[in-house]
Amino acid sequence: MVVIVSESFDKNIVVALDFPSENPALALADALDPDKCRLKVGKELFTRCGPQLVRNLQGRGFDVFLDLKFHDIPNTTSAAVAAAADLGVWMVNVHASGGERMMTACRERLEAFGADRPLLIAVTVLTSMSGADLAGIGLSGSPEEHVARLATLTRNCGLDGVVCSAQEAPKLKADQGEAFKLVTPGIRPASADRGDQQRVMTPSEAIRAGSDYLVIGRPITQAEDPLAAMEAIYNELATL
Ligand SMILES: O=C(O)c1cc(=O)[nH]c(=O)n1[C@@H]1O[C@H](COP(=O)(O)O)[C@@H](O)[C@H]1O
Repeated sequence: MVVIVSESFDKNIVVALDFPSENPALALADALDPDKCRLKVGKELFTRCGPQLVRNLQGRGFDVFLDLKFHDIPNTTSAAVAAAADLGVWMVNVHASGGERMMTACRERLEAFGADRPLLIAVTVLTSMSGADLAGIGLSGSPEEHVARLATLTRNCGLDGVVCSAQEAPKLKADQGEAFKLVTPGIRPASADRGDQQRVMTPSEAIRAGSDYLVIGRPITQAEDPLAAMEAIYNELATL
């Protein structure tokens, strides 16, 4: 199955700005084109730089995925998601394992923001986790089974999609439908180090599998030449 979300795959790439300070994050953003990618701000950069950094990126024309993976009681999580919406981010995420009432409270809280609300996405099983890691926290069954179950719960709560690995994308697209967004980290070009990621795919494999958004960090940010690394990814996707 080949899923074409946009005419080119440019806006399907979300660059994870996992940097320890504002300067390298803004330097990379300044070298990137907001018409060709989106940006993700995660726990490290947000904890160090706060909402102003998000505003700076938005001011440069970028859609920002605020990846803080909220996981708390429904009242706290829904308030946090509303704060993200006030910041005008494009996408925000929570952990699906926070459960039905938590996810539903988040979705309901965002209704007040109308069409301008961020996409609300739930993390299923972290792409750094294998079956052995799940067993270590007392969960039997494969990552695929847990991802499928949590994706169904997420869709039943009315969220826009899930974070999963691209390995699970074909089953999820078949089970949950085309409109349910699949956001996939654990993307590794063939020559890149896996690092701590367990469930990985190359960029072209991920698009073929049905991923809507490829979240890519270290293969770009830690490359000797990040722009050349981006270009190589665009070139790989152009062969599809
Ligand atoms: O929600 C996420 O973005 C996320 C979920 C997940 O299951 N796995 C995962 O790697 N991520 C994030 O995606 C990015 C992947 O970065 P790299 O492994 O460096 O490409 C990191 O910023 C992670 O925090």
